Amino acid sequence: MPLRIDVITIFPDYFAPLQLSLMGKAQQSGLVTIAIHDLREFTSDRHRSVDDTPYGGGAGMVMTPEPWGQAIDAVVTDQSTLIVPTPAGKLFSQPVAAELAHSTHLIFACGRYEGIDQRVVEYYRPRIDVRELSIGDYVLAGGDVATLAMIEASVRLVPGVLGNPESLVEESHQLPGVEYPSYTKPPTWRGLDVPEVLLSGHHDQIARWRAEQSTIRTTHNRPDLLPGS
Ligand SMILES: N#Cc1c(-c2ccc3ccn(Cc4cccnc4)c3c2)n[nH]c1N
Repeated sequence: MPLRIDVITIFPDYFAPLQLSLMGKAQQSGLVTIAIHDLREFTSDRHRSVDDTPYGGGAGMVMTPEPWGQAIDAVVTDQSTLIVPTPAGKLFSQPVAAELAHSTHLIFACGRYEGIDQRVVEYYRPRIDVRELSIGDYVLAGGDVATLAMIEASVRLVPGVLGNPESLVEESHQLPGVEYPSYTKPPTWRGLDVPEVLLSGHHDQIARWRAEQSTIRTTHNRPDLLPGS
C-alpha cells in the first residue's frame, strides 16, 4: 500500500521539486503518491480570498477556516493524519519522520500570513490524527518550505525508496550524535590529504577513527546530542 500524501497550499509551484531526484523516483516506483491542491480552488467568492483580519486585533491576516474545511474534506479519510506546520508546533525530528514514513495517508496544510484559523485544527482533532509540527526555532513566511522538508525527510525512510538502506544506519540523527566526516577521491586535493587511516584498509581502525570523529564533531557542533546531556 503506497504512502499517499496530499498537500494543500496557495503556492502549488513551491512543490515542483518533488518531481525531481529521489522524491520523483519514489513516485514513479509507486511507493509514494503525492498530490498538490491549490487552496483557492476551494473558495467560493469571486476574489478567491483565503484570509481576513484577526479577531482580537494584531498585525497581519489570518487564513479563514472554510476553504481549509472544503479542501481537507475533499481528501480526508479515517486513515488520514493532518500535519499543520506552525512555529508553535512540536519539533519535527528523525523519529517523527520515521513515524510519518509508516503512515497510510498524510495531509499537509501549508498556511501563510499569520497562520490558519485554529478552529481547523479543533474541528479535525476529534476525527483524525492531527499534528502541529515545527521544523525549527526560526520563523518562515509560511508552511510550504517546512512541508517540503518534512516530506523529504519522511519519504526517504519509506522502505524501498533508498536504494541502499545501509546508508540510513550511520547518518546523523539516526545514531546518537552526528556522523563522521566523509572523503572521496582524489587522495590529495589542493595540498590537503585524506586521513591516512581511511586508505589503510584496516576496517577496525577505520571504525574506531570514525567513532572518535563523530564524538569530536558532536561535542563541537551539537553537545546537546551527547549521551547524558
Ligand atoms: N513548520 C514551521 C515553521 C514556520 C511556519 C509554518 C507555517 C506558517 C504559516 C504562516 N507562517 C508565517 C508566520 C510567521 C510568524 C508567526 N506565525 C506564522 C508560518 C510559519 N515558521 N518556522 C517554522 N519552523
